[in-house]
Amino acid sequence: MHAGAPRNAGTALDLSRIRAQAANTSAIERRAATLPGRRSVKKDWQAAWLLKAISLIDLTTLSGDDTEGRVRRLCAKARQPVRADILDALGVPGLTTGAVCVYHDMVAPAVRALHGSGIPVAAVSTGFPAGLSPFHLRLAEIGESVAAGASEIDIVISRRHVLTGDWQALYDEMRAFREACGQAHVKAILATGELGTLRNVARASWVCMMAGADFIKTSTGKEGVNATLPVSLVMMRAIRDYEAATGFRVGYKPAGGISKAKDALTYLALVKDELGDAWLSPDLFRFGASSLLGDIERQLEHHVTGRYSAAHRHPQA
Ligand SMILES: O=C[C@H](O)COP(=O)(O)O
Repeated sequence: MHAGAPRNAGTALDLSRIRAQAANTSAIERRAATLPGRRSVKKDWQAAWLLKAISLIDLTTLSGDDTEGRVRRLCAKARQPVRADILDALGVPGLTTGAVCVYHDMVAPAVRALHGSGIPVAAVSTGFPAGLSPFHLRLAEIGESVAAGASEIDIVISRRHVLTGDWQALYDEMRAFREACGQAHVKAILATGELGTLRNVARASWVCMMAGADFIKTSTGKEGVNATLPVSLVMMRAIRDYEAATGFRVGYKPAGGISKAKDALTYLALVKDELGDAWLSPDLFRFGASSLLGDIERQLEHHVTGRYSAAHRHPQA
């Protein structure tokens, strides 16, 4: 991640800036509602954009019934996300997903299965998804996942720190998580569906960035509401403002419920509009998704062959 670019080192906690964050909910919702219909990604370029989307997926399995076999199949999919003849026809033989994302116990099998591919393994950590296990165990969990070979750690924040406005506690927690990650890059999951307001989303985004998050991520995929376009607008604008204030570029990861190719195109158009082309890279943008790849593969197959195949022909794992 961030090849060549400096990591976000964070800043001191600036409470006046946190408190100054506002979010005009109705304006944000109006803008978000116009996005899906827009043709920012032209038809002829859709295949190229879908290939780009694949390179930005954290291909994910986070289920209580995950097995090594499922994770091995997922990793094979990460190495070769689309049928070889389709990729050859599109002229991108070596395409892979951005990463594979799993629970701690599946890190070592994933690292083995991805050996030599250069594809990073991300672990969800810190008592995922609720983040309510003892703090020292959450820190230890990060250390164990890094030791097992995860080079990216997706942490969950304590939602109560946001809901009670305890920004210092959130900052200290995030700093400690970042430190426990060492060289591994850290994505801060805000669980936006549980934060109550878009203003809280903006404030939590800022606190996590000030505390050194490499990425901010919407959701675990387990909340009642996961990634949405309004939340994405708020988080992307926080990232843009943070870069303007500090010079550090923080990545963005919408996650949970993004399963259709057309939704991925909407997100990419939004990234381009709000953050610019620099963010259209795995260093600065990922989709957290378990079933998006299957739909993209189906659309690419249609693009190349003129035919759709049944969804069950594109299993994820
Ligand atoms: O971070 C990834 C999410 O857990 C995936 O959610 P999803 O299964 O709705 O795609």
